[in-house]
Amino acid sequence: MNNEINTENIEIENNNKNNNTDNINVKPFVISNVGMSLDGKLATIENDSRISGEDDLKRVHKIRKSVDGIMVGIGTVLKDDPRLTVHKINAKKEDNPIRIVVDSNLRIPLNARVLNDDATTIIATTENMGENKNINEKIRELAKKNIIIIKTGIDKVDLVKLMELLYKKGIKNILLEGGGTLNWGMFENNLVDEVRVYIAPKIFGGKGAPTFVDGDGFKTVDECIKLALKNCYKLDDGIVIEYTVKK
Ligand SMILES: NC(=O)C1=CN([C@@H]2O[C@H](COP(=O)(O)OP(=O)(O)OC[C@H]3O[C@@H](n4cnc5c(N)ncnc54)[C@H](O)[C@@H]3O)[C@@H](O)[C@H]2O)C=CC1
Ligand SMILES: Nc1nc(O)c(N)c(N[C@@H]2O[C@H](COP(=O)(O)O)[C@@H](O)[C@H]2O)n1
Repeated sequence: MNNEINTENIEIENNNKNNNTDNINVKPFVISNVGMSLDGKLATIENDSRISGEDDLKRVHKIRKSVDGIMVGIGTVLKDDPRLTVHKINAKKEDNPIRIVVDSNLRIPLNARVLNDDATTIIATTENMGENKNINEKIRELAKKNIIIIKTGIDKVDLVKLMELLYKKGIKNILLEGGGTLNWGMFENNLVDEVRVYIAPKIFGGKGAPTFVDGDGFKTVDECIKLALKNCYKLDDGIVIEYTVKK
């Protein structure tokens, strides 16, 4: 029996071969939003991320309804299994933004809720995505679910290129919903335009607990991302702060 899977007819956008430099620097407007504890954690050491109250979740879902795309890292999909749809306020299926999962090694489980048919889903992956023998089978299953797969970068998703490609696809604004690793990648590459945080009056502690922005971090204060305060107000039992990123 021939177990080889023919993936030739499945269209994967490979942008590593595309050297077209048109539209460079034209990218979606990116809003980074999180709910965090006062000590900056997105979840506890045991991954309990129930931080926002009902009103804050409604605030987030209003943003979801207003944007073209919503983006998370695969770490968040594996830990939270989010739907990434508008479901805390009144909404129709057409109100759901396009879901974008940044997943360098195509680790996404085929039963992930983000792959359901409530909205279009794009998976951003890499040239060297997953080396395991079942990868072609997975691509075929994803294609059956009409999932759009985009390759940018060799080992790690090239976020700068990804933003340009998404813009070209008509995604003019994106809600970035974490987690800490992807947030770092986006801030490191200066791809975030606005920050909105809900801060709960709670302290989680824990060196290993995910924070708003993880990754390597900037070495000096001179290099770091600078913000300008736009708005702040009380919500639930916490506070919402909105900033513009200084460019
Ligand atoms: N309280 C909140 O508002 C939120 C909390 N969370 C929490 O955050 C945690 C998940 O965060 P993380 O584990 O850090 O995962 P993550 O969601 O940030 O995903 C990280 C993954 O993204 C992929 N990636 C591909 N290319 C990348 C690039 N160029 N730069 C950065 N990442 C790239 C990598 O495979 C990496 O492992 C969970 O505990 C979740 O509950 C997540 C979102 C919101
Ligand atoms: N804003 C905010 N506050 C919290 O307390 C959170 N835990 C999160 N998490 C984000 O929301 C996703 C869940 O989405 P669905 O309700 O399943 O659509 C989760 O994965 C995080 O991205 N956000």
